[in-house]
Amino acid sequence: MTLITVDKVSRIYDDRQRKTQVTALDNVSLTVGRNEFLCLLGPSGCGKSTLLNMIAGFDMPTQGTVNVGGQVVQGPGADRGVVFQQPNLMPWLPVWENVAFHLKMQNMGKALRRERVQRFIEMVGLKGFENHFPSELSGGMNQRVGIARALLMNPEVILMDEPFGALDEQTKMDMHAELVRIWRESKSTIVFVTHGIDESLALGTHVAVMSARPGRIRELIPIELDRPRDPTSAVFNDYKRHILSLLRPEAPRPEAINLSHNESHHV
Ligand SMILES: Nc1ncnc2c1ncn2[C@@H]1O[C@H](COP(=O)(O)OP(=O)(O)OP(=O)(O)O)[C@@H](O)[C@H]1O
Repeated sequence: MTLITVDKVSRIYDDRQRKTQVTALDNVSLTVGRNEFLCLLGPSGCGKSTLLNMIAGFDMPTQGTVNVGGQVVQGPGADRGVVFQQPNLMPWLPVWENVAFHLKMQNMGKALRRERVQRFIEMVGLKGFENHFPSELSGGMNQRVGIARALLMNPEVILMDEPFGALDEQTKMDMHAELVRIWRESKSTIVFVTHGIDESLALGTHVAVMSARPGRIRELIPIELDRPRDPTSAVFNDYKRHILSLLRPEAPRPEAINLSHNESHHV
């Protein structure tokens, strides 16, 4: 069942300094089904964050509409939780209070807040660190706090903008496994921005490959790989070659990409 519909969306920014306009997105259409894990993949500046921000309701299309759960997006909402590259934690608050941030905004009492956050702290693997401060945690742990904070509101959609971009490779791989587990457990729908091909293939049920200037979707690829995914497997590398050929259309296309078992949609 479709949960998110991006319908013929364009976003043109005024570049006032250069007295020109920047077409960040050009006529982008995309659907995301309930419980899917969509990775938006593309080079720097292709409009990934712009698209994510419009689903989040932080920005509005110049043309076209974004619809989530049957409602046209007109601003941020509790149905959409956002995780940024930097978790933006409050350094003076312990882990559990950072996770409980939205509950405090709703004037929920301290005892109830403390009780409500525990499940989410455990879900992201931070049991035992409830009273630590952000400065006492690693980058990966801080990012888990940001994920728990987004999950707490039980959003239908989790929007993630390069959340693991600042992490080392090993921590990133651990976080991928965690995130897949969380996605399955919380039965949520995830839209995840990345410029990492391996990351998109480790995570997504679908990968939307975007092209730069103006930002368009080149192809929406369903990823039919068993989990846990093996980045050294032949079929993983078939997908990788195919994505590379889309990102570098000028490079010779690989002769034999065995994607015959996949249905690829051009959007
Ligand atoms: N507020 C703005 N004003 C003017 N131009 C903007 C604005 N926001 C984005 N842009 C331009 O729109 C294009 C797309 O930007 P966006 O941040 O969405 O790309 P991105 O794919 O997320 O890049 P990155 O991977 O580097 O974060 C870029 O050319 C950028 O310069």
